[in-house]
Amino acid sequence: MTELTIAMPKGRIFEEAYEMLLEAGFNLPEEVEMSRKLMIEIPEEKISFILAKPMDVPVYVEHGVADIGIAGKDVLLEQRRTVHELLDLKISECYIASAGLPNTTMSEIAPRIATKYPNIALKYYKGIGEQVEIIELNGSIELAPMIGLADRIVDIVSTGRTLKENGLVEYEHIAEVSSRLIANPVSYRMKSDRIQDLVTRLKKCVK
Ligand SMILES: Nc1ncnc2c1ncn2[C@@H]1O[C@H](COP(=O)(O)OP(=O)(O)OP(=O)(O)O)[C@@H](O)[C@H]1O
Ligand SMILES: O=P(O)(O)OC[C@H]1O[C@H](OP(=O)(O)OP(=O)(O)O)[C@H](O)[C@@H]1O
Repeated sequence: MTELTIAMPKGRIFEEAYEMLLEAGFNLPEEVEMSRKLMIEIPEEKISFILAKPMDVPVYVEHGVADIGIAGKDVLLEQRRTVHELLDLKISECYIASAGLPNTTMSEIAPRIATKYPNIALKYYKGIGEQVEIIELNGSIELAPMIGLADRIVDIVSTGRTLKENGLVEYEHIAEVSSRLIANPVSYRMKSDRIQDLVTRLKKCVK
């Protein structure tokens, strides 16, 4: 059996993805003790997991240090890396939306958009004919309209609780997001049997 290296985000996606792998019949420990270890090896299955930041998963896969990755569609849309998207796992579902203070219109000249998704935001506003200035932030994006840093934010919405608790309303629904199984194009050819087996087994567990 050939070795398979899988890059996974450490946070939300990990638990759901791990659960799916267990359900797909992979011989993994039922519980993974979340330590500070960034690499988990499962010799019985010849699988190694690399635990990464969500935005870094496609980087590992594109460079081939991971054969397979699990990444949010938000990350894939933002980065456009050379990887194959093999399967929609339909986990960690959410969406990307624009939001702002209620009953406000955007400034007529170069409205400011705060986001951690500059490419998605630029493409969206270009598509609707708006020339915007992007203000890139790394988190707590919802602060930006409240403190006068931006007219709108472009961010992930899941339950809508963060928007609500910060007095913001949603304006435009931009893209649906769920986690995808991705592969390095060379690994996909060289390890096709193993990767195909993984896809077939996971496909049966997609809800
Ligand atoms: N409410 C949510 N907020 C953020 N990401 C979400 C949410 N719901 C689902 N996701 C998905 O989960 C991914 C984030 O995964 P994860 O939880 O591992 O990261 P995080 O811990 O939020 O990120 P970071 O390490 O950058 O703080 C996103 O790319 C997105 O696809
Ligand atoms: O609709 P909700 O269920 O409230 O979820 C959406 C929030 O969750 C994410 O933030 P995260 O918790 O990742 O923190 P961050 O501010 O560091 O990005 C996202 O950026 C929103 O702020």
